[in-house]
Amino acid sequence: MDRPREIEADGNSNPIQISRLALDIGGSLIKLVYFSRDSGDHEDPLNDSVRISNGVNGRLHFAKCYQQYGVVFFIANFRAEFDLSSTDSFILGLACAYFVMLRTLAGQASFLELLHVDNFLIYVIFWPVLFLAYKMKVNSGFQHQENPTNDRSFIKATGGGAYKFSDLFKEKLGISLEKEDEMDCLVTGANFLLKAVNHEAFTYLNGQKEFVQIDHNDLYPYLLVNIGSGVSMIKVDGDGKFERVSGTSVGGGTFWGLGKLLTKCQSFDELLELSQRGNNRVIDMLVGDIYGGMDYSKIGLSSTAIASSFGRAISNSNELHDYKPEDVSRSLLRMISNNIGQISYLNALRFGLKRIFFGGFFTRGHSYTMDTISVAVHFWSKGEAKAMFLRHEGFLGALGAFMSYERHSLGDLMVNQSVQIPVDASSSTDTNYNPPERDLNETESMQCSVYQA
Ligand SMILES: Nc1ncnc2c1ncn2[C@@H]1O[C@H](COP(=O)(O)OP(=O)(O)O)[C@@H](O)[C@H]1O
Ligand SMILES: CC(C)(COP(=O)(O)O)[C@@H](O)C(=O)NCCC(=O)O
Repeated sequence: MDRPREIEADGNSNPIQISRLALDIGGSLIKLVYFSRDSGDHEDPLNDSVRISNGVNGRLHFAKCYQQYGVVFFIANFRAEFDLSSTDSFILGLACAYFVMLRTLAGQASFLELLHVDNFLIYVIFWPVLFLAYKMKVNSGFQHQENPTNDRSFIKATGGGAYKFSDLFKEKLGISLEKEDEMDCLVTGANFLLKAVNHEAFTYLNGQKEFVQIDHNDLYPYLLVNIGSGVSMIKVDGDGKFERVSGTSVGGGTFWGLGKLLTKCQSFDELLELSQRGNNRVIDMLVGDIYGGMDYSKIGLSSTAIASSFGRAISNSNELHDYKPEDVSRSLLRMISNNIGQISYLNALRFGLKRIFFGGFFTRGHSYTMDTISVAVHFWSKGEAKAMFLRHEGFLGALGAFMSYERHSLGDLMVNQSVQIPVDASSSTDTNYNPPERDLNETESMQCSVYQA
């Protein structure tokens, strides 16, 4: 069997060798997972456990790209990593500023049409992908194919965009997207993280984050709820054994879309930030509003429970501008999180599942979102079912697509199953241990090994 190409060093002193890249092009965001070989100079002493004799050591990187401002984000993140000179960055930065300015001034197409909008946009939106693909080609040398029928200029991709942009990638960028089924990838990614990464899953209730030790022999069955633009609910019974049992169109896209319309927010982060300062009682109709301040204890509803989300807005002559965007955002977040928590619980109940893992970028490690989902699951299941969250929540699909290289074409490869996110060794068994506070939703990497089976 051929040695995987990424094992062949390129012989120059390139600090980062991107050898493999997978994409999840979703309804809202593009997620990337890629592997870079270690140069060997900066080994992490905390991660000796991941090194194996015949392995290729390196880092698994996680990154996401906002479709709109992807380029700016990636330049900021990759400048140091790829050793871009300041002139390169300046030129790229100018190009971005130009693009953003055009979009803003032109209010979309008219100017852009003059610039052949399809070419322009595809290069701008997928610039990070192009850049990584280029690095990957240089490092593995696979742009010089002697046998053109043996086309290895491909990237594993999942999500709707793998279909939507397939021709565009091929035509404009010369890269084939090898499509992997989205549900398959979500499950593969979740199983991998749950088994291989310490401190991956945690519960979040009443502001308390508690890491869960996963017993590999007692992981299945579980319900995986992926909250992306929409929501998929998947009953997972083992590796590759799963069934998508339900879904709802009221998901992350709904929060972001409705929130944008109602609050005029310009970014998802801004909307989340607003929700933190808001008070949903201003807009939501509570049980107490209907029952004269009293609980409806006979059916287990306290006076402070929400009887009708946004229901207060009907009972006075207020217009949208009379409400604070903070309060609107808070009500919306609560309504959507509650609803997802409740539907998740009902599906867990349907199949007798006690554990529900939530993935997808909607949660964004945001405490109020996680708390609301947890409370909903706790309330409806009377404490029987448990909501758990994943640190790499938004990367399940991309990770699954990445792992599918193992099964196909580039040789039999496996990712070491004992990846550890670097933590202080003294606290590694403490379930209350909080890894250093950083935004795991931006770029992150973990030490790992890839080896030939
Ligand atoms: N920076 C962001 N920009 C837009 N949406 C975001 C952002 N961060 C989190 N989200 C939320 O995550 C959702 C997308 O989640 P994701 O798992 O990436 O799904 P998809 O695969 O459909 O893109 C969005 O609809 C939004 O609710
Ligand atoms: C179609 C999708 C699988 C696409 O995944 P996404 O990009 O939202 O992560 C998802 O949006 C979904 O499951 N929507 C819910 C559709 C339904 O069951 O009603």
